[in-house]
Amino acid sequence: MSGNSRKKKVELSGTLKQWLEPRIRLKLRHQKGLTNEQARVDIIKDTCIKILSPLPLNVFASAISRLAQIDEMDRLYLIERLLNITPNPDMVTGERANDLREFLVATLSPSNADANGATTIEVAPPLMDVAKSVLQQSHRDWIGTREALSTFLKECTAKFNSEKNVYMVYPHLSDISRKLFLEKEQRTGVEYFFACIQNVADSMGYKFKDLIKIDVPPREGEKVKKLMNEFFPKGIRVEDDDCINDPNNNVKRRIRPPLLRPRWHNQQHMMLLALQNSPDYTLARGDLIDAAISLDEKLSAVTGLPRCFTGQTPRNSASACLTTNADKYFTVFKKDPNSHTNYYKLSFIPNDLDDAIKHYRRWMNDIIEHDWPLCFGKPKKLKTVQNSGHIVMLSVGAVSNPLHSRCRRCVAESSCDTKLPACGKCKSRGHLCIYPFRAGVYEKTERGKVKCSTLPTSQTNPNPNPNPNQNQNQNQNPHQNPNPNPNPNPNPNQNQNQNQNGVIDTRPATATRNKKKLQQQIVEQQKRMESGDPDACRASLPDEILDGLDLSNVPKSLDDVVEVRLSTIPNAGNGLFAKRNLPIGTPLGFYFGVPMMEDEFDERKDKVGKASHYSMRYKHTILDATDEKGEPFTKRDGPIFCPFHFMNEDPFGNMVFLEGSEVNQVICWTKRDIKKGEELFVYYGGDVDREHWGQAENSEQVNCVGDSEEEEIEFSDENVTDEDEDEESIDKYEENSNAKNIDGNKITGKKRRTTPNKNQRSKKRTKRAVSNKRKKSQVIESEFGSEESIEEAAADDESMDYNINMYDTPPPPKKKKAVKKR
Ligand SMILES: C[S@@+](CC[C@H](N)C(=O)[O-])C[C@H]1O[C@@H](n2cnc3c(N)ncnc32)[C@H](O)[C@@H]1O
Repeated sequence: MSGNSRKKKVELSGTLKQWLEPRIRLKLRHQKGLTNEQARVDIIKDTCIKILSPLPLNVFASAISRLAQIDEMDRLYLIERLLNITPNPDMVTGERANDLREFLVATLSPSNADANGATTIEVAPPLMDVAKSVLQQSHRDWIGTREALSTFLKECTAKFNSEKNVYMVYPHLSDISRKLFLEKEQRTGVEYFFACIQNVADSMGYKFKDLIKIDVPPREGEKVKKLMNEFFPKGIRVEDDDCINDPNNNVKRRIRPPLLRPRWHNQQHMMLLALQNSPDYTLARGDLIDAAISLDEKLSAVTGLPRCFTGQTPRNSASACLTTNADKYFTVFKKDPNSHTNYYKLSFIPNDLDDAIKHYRRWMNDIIEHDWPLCFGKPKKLKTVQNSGHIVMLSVGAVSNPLHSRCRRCVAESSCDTKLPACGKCKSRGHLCIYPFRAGVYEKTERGKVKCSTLPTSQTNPNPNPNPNQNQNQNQNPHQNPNPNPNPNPNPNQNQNQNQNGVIDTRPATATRNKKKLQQQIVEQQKRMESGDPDACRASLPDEILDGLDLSNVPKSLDDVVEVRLSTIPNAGNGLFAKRNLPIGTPLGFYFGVPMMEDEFDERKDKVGKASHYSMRYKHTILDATDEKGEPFTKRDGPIFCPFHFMNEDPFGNMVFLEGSEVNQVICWTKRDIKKGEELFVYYGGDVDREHWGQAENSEQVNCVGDSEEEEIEFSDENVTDEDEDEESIDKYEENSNAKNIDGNKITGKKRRTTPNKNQRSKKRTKRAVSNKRKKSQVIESEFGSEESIEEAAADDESMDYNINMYDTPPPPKKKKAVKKR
């Protein structure tokens, strides 16, 4: 969006003023330093993006691009017209949203460019669908990607070429290279986006190369070719052939239609279903393969869907799926050490609250102990950094993507451990996990076995022994629950001291050789951290770095970090707020939920209380965050309290859900530096029904901190119109601007209006019917008999990489909702 500063003061009409002003106030409060005018421009842009975002990418991009070109008066006029359609264009869904969309598209239609002889990118129509699905489902860098992409496409003009049946995108390359290629972050976003498209396109049965084709005219020469080659991911190359006028260009391209498959219809899921229906969720490898194949055959016969295990040897493809175990849903083990038979077990116990709590506490404990010191610690002066001369078997070198960080408590899989036998204790050669910050060593014991242990820091070892060979080491085995204590121990020193077991450090003389290199790394790392480089790769930090950090202000529990109170979003209920400054890239915690299969959730919880509002989809499971009555766990003295359940949604939020390395682990990660007092927002994902949100009745207050049973519960049936509500809630917020912790506060709210979404229900019924083996076959038949229902489910198809999603289908209407009152 062009941020042209205009001196002229703009007169706003009454309606416009009424709509804009509270939003401007909110915006200014969140983004200090903005002028009124900038806030206004942003609000208009955000509103248009919200309205247009469900559209195919090309339409979206050209409309947004056009929006950037029109002047402020025209933008305001645009909003005025939107306000004629509905009083709250930024909140509307359903039919009226379509009206808004149509109006915007018509008004912001792309101008025809004279593109003769220009570089063109041909984008086949299906690419837009793929792109849309990527944009809707990708959570990792959704915003960055979308912004980068719109920066890119903003500089292009798109036109549909009916002869070729492609969209012609004319990029204005000089602008792009100035605006995009020079900005590394954005560029990464676009590359990532195209990489996603490539994956998704492949999984949908398209050939990516058929979807997009670049044509650089000869006069643009090598420079442009190089630029385009750099820009697009592998697989898209500007070939020499494309530089000349290829007569085949005029031939209508045939694009394979996508395979229509429901989300659950894949090999991993078949395996999961087979295991789920077995005693103890366990089967021998051969039996599991047989069970999954037979399930696949049955479902295929009933639904007409293609088989998941294909080819002449389906057993081989099933076997490969088990070996890959890409989603880590299975744990392999041997019942009898002397037998060759491998057994497979589900990596989690479905629908088991205690088990889920146990995992959650362990993960939280690890984050607080291992990650927070490095995230929140402040660099000390360099001279205080000590190197005690230990070997650090790190795969040094940036691992900037936290998802690919490797555990430092065991040696990274891809490094030196391949030469070593498995750890004598944990039987592992190392594993991936989200706790990348611990340096670890393997050492050979006298018996030739290998032990993994963490390096001591100067804190854990106040009198460091200058002779590393006589250094005592701690033994910490992540696989044997390093700290079974359910209360996270915020003091790493304490914990480590407890774990000392007197294992002798037998690290050889290579320590001295590594010392210099290590010191260099530490200095470089420190410099990057001091310069505020957000990409300073924490993953490569050895323990010694801890010595260079001032850890006095490191939080000790979630209570030091976040608090729950009334959200700044009108009628959204409670929200989560930062209690202190939070640095970018910090894992704050996990979204707690009891994992269960989707059909199980649909059967037990779907219509129960608010279960659908708080549950989250994780790959093949649903994480259910509510008790048996469908009430969220909001009580301190309840079985579990997870403050991240209170995080509200904003697609441009400051938090992101990331997959952890363990199954069902959803990390709540800061996407940027967050200031104390800011509300934390996250994007819930594409598959969420938001229809009932933001309505007057939705601002119900839930007790969470320090609630007691004695408190009086009252019901409120106030009715406030949408328009009143907006102003009113913002004013209410302003009154409370020293927003208090809800602890001890009297806040009232309104009843939530809930309307079940029929479409979504029928979709879920369809999925449930197939995935639930226990159900009778005629049910499956009736649900999957029609092609329509299969297509409906297919519309839900997701790339497995991007499906952490809030699983939000409104529960059936309830008569009254409790509202806290003192
Ligand atoms: C996971 S809960 C978030 C916590 C919730 N606000 C509360 O007080 O319990 C999700 C629910 O919060 C509300 N919500 C979240 N984001 C919202 C938004 N941007 N606007 C309105 N309501 C929102 C919706 O009712 C949604 O079903």
